[in-house]
This record gives sequence, structure tokens and C-alpha cells, in this order.
Amino acid sequence: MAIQHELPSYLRPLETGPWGDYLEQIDRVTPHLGPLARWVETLKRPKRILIVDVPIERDDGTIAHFEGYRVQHNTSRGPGKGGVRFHQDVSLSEVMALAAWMTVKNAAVNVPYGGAKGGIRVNPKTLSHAEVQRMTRRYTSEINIIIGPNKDIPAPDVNTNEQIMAWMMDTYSMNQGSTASGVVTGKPISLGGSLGRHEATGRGVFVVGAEAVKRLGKDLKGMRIAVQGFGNVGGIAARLFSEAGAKIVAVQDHAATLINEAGLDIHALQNHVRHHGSIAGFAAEELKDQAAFWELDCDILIPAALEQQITPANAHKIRAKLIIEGANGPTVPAADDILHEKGVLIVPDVIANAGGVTVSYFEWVQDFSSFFWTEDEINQRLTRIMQEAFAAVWQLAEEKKVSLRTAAFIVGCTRVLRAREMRGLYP
Ligand SMILES: NC(=O)C1=CN([C@@H]2O[C@H](COP(=O)(O)OP(=O)(O)OC[C@H]3O[C@@H](n4cnc5c(N)ncnc54)[C@H](O)[C@@H]3O)[C@@H](O)[C@H]2O)C=CC1
Ligand SMILES: O=C(O)CCC(=O)C(=O)O
Repeated sequence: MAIQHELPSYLRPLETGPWGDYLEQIDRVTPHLGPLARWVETLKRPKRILIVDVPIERDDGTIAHFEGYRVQHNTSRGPGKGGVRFHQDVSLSEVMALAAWMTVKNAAVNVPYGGAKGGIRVNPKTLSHAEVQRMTRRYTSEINIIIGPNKDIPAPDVNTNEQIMAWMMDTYSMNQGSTASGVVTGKPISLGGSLGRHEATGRGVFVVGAEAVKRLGKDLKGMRIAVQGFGNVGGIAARLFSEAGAKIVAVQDHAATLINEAGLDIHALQNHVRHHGSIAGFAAEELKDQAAFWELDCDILIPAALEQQITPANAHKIRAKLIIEGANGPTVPAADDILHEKGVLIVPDVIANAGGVTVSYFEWVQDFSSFFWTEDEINQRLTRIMQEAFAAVWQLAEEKKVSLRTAAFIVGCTRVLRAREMRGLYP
């Protein structure tokens, strides 16, 4: 662990990864931007990229180094906003794409932020609790110069949670010399976190999913759903759909794929994950071939794990008629085309998973005003924002005869580029 011999991922070509997918999405929306297309290049390059070396002393006394990133893609509409991911596959291409999707998402649901994202290339499951804390604190100190309540506000993403946010908030505050609760969102409630934030992304996935089902003229009750990823987003979305009468017939995480035609017991499965760290070992039939997950017979598919999961290799096998993207960037553009031709409706990530950042916005507002709302108020406002954003995107897609993704990008990119144009370029 002391020396990493791998070529740093930031030296590998960027455009073959998620950043390439994002660029292609921007190319697809550009013809719909009218005169604002003059400014589109601003969306094709991040405003600021910070790559940091994150050294820590491991419990056995050795020194380990990790690649850390914070990318601020665009700040035309407000401070940078977006999560921090700890994962062994984090790369510059991934963080750039995730930051850019935040720009589009924040504008599509009209929260007053730009887009940012961060990450550390590490498998946190190989570190002790104390090592994760040291790494988080060192990373926060390294990016301290570019984050802040009015500059860039991190939040949880894959393998990060309320505890990591508490350490980030504490480290930033120590460096500042005063407590700055607004520097991160997704904090524990006892430190200025918001009621409802933990569930917000999954709840948003559920709200727009239910809207899409309604528009398709179907009833959610009895619908058969397959979910990839059973963490914060996938686990909570699965629970809300099953509470609404749908059947979760398959769940896949990094360790296993479970199937049950009668519907998995989601409460029991969440309990199992809390104790065992994954769905593996739960009392249900296991699908041995992980790739066969995509061929399962279901009505709705919810990718809620990582990007680039739905590709031309599996898109033509998908049997669901509706895909709700809980994850960021789960569908590569070529797979999008195949699914479109098959008549599959995709509710794109930049709308479907925007519930998290929407309640992060509520948390930030509550922190500034030191006045906290009830969970009912938060869920009602979240539901309203998600339904309105979905309706606007649906209507535009019908008017322009484009996919929901292109419509969501038209809404988001137009807001960003209009702000860019109004601000002008000179000091
Ligand atoms: N946490 C949040 O508020 C938000 C998260 N998202 C996105 O949702 C996705 C999931 O994030 P979280 O649920 O927060 O992360 P998490 O860390 O809570 O859960 C991730 C889940 O994905 C599974 N997974 C990892 N690798 C996998 C693989 N190769 N195959 C199948 N499953 C795999 C893990 O086992 C785990 O169940 C990510 O794309 C993230 O960017 C989007 C908006 C907000
Ligand atoms: O809550 C936030 O600020 C950002 C959540 C996030 O990382 C995302 O929407 O992908």
C-alpha cells in the first residue's frame, strides 16, 4: 500500500470515460440551444480542477497515498455543489463528468448552484474506521482552499455518509477558526443536517417514477421492479416503491444479485445490509451470472449504482419499459439510442436523482437562517419541486419531440448559458 505503481488515472485519456458520455450529451443538446449555442463551449470544460495527493499514516505505521479530486465544473448560477465519492475506480474523467452532470441537474431543478464533485480513488472497505477518518480530514484540508459555504459545498455520494460529512465540516471549521455548518450538506441532524436529506434522493426517484408511471397510463401497484445498487439511493427507492404496492423482484449490489418473483422483503433486506455490508447471504434465490441481471423480466429498471452500466452490450436485452436513473450516468449514449428505438422510456439522472441536491439546498438554507423545518414541510416541498421539474421536462419533450434526457438538458443548459451570457466575460 505504501507505493502505488499504477499510472495515475488522470494521465489516461479522458474522453473514453464518463466525461466522453457527457460531451456527447452536450453535442446532442446543442442544436436545441438557439443563439445560446454560442456559449456552449463553456459547458465542455470545467471551470476549476484540483488534484490533490492525500497521504495518510495507516494503522500499521506505513504511509499510503491516494489520488483526491475536486472539480468545479461551472459556477455561473451559484456556488459549486455536489457530492464526494470514495471508490477504487474514481478518475479525473469520472469526477469531471459527475461535476458537469451536477451543473445540468442543479439548473434543471432550478436550485441556485453551479456544479461540482469530488472523490478519492480508494476502496474504503480496505481501510479501518480510523484510517477513513484520517483520509477524509487530510482530503478536506487539501481542498480547503476551494470549498466553503459560498464557494463550493460538498455532500455525500458513493461510500460517503453523514459521518464523513461531519468530519469534513469539523476539519474545514478547524482550519477557518469557527464553526461553518454550511460548508457541507448531508450532515448529521445534530450538526445542522436536515430532516429528510438521508432519504431525499431515493424519495425523488420514487416521486418522478410514480409520475412517469401515471403518464404511461399504468398503475404502480403490482409493477415488477429490478434495482441495481442497494445503498442510499437504491435501498430507499426500493423501500418506497414496495410500500406503494410495487414488487421488487430483483436487487443487485457489488457482491450479489437476488431475485424473488413474489417480491423481496425490502425492510428485512435493508436490515441485513446494515449488519453485513451487502445483500450477499440474504435468504433469497441468488442469480449467479451478474450480467444476467439486465435480462430479467421486469416493468421498471432502476440503475442506482455507478455510471456506464447500461451499454450497447446489454441494452438490447433489457425488457423493462421504464428506466428511472437513480445513479448518475448509468446509460451510455449509444445504449440510450438502442433503448429509444425499442420504445423504452428513460427518466434521466439529472431529473430522477435530483431529490438529494434539492434537500441539500434546503439544508444549506436552514443552516444560514439557523431555523429548521419539519420533515413534512421538507418532503412536501421536495415532492412539489420534483413533480414540477418532471412536468416541465415532459412537456418540452412532447413539444420538441425529443427524449426526456434531451429535454432536461435543454432546460438545464439554457438556464446555465443564459446566466453565463448575462454575467458577461470581463472583470
Ligand atoms: N447519495 C446521494 O444523495 C446521491 C447519489 N446519487 C448517485 O446514486 C448512485 C448511488 O449512490 P449512493 O446510493 O449514494 O451510494 P452508496 O454507496 O450508498 O450505494 C452504492 C450501491 O451500489 C452498489 N454497487 C457498487 N458497485 C456496484 C456494481 N459494480 N454493481 C452493482 N452494484 C454496485 C453498492 O454495493 C451499493 O449497494 C451513484 O451514481 C451516485 O452518484 C445521485 C444523487 C444523489
Ligand atoms: O446533495 C448534494 O449536494 C449533491 C448530491 C450529489 O452528489 C448528486 O446529486 O449526484
